[in-house]
Amino acid sequence: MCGIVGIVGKSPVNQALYDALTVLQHRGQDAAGIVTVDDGVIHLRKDNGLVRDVFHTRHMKRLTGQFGIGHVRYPTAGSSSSAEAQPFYVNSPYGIAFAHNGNLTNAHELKDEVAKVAKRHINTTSDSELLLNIIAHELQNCEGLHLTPEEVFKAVSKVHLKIRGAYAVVAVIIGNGMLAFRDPFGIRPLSLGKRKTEFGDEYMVASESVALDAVGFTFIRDVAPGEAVYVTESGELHTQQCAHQPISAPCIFEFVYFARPDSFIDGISVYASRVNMGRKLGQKIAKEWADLDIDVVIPIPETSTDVALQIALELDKPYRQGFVKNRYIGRTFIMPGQTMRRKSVRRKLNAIPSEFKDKSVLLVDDSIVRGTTSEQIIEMARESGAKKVYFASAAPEIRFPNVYGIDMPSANELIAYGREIEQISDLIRADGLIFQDLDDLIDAVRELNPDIKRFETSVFDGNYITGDVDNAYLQRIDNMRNEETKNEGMQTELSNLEMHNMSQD
Ligand SMILES: O=P(O)(O)OC[C@H]1O[C@H](OP(=O)(O)OP(=O)(O)O)[C@H](O)[C@@H]1O
Ligand SMILES: NC(=O)CC[C@H](N)C(=O)O
Ligand SMILES: [Mg+2]
Repeated sequence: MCGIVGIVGKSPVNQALYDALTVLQHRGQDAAGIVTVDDGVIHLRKDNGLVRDVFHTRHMKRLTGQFGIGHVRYPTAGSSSSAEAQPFYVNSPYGIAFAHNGNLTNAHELKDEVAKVAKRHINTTSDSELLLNIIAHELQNCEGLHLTPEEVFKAVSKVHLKIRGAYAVVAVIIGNGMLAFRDPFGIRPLSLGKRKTEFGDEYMVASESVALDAVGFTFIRDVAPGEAVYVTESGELHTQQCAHQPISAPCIFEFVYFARPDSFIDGISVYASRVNMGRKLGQKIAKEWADLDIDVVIPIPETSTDVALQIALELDKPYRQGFVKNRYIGRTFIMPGQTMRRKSVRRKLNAIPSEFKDKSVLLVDDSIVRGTTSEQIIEMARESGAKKVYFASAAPEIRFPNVYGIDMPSANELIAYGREIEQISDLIRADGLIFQDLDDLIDAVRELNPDIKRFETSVFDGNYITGDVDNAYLQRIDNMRNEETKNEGMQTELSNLEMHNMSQD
């Protein structure tokens, strides 16, 4: 998952973009970038690393202008090379910088078309660079030097017809304005906010509403699936639905794991949805494990804490923080390689033995994906003297790859793939393992906004909402992105062809 942000302000936006990216850091830890526009000139700084490491004072000073966008990256296509850090830039038409959260499922076909029809060269393997060039090609057809909102929306409508997959995007178009839009299923989130100033209204879009809160913008609403938002450089807001048949189907994994609990996505509090997940799973545990001797409920920090507390309340058992999280280690699941992920679990979490000694513990996590965390955590609980270790997952078994912006390209790497619950339990060496039912997960989220009729749930049921994901595609992403390919260093380091003005020190 990546995080995107864009602001059209009335005063310099560099600090607000930086601050917004720091609260979106949980969506991508690999690379970060900011583009600002000042008097028709683009300033870019991007590199691999966390926000705090990529931007130093000297970079911030150079990011002048009242208008800009930012990105934190968690790669799902291409390589981890800094050349694929975002925003991307093309100089024609107008000069456009662009950031994307999501993943295109027809990138392979589009690459050919972009080369042959649009005569545009794509130098990286990033689907985002491709998407930028498709937008640029559509805008190229507009007449005049100044884009009208109608022209911009027409271009977005054409883009929707060409591309498939998940995308929430933001772009700055020099001399014109900021454009943001969301795919017709609204798989990836995007919210819109506003701040009143004495010089007029400022507008902001961000992947999560928490970014608006953090920099003092008021949440207006979610950008609707298929909708585009265009804010002119002078600060006029225009919005329009640009998809033919938009259907709201937000990714349910945002609620399970990705988003921060203090965000609202499509009218749903992420926190409240996790409390509901805890309630549903707690009820299932009470019913199916009525005879179990659970002494204490312990979360696996950090995402599962809200779920675990609610399970403890349902079961009427004590809730204890038996693991301490090292606040300087990021999220392990979104780290780029399995070796790093494995090592990081023990660096990140440490047990408090007194909470485990001679007790039957119920460990709770939001999800089990590769099993990296659960296996090691159960071992730690046993080393700390636990008598029995039961394990509960707030999400159902994950058996299918994700193709919409979560880097799980290979079914074979998923611990639940081709396995029954008992086999998974044996592998992670639990004394008992229980998963949330998919219907309960959906209800837990949906009851907070019944207007949403369905969610993107493919990792659990293999039902890919865009309807274009077949075995050939799954095989291709598996070959390109599985751990073995990554370890063999098949993904080449690319050189950055973009503006070098600020990518160096
Ligand atoms: O089965 P796995 O492949 O290990 O993946 C699942 C784990 O990864 C995530 O934690 P992460 O450390 O990324 O972040 P968190 O601190 O937000 O829980 C998630 O919360 C699970 O704990
Ligand atoms: N997780 C994401 O949103 C990834 C965006 C884009 N596909 C990339 O790999 O850079
Ligand atoms: Mg976790």
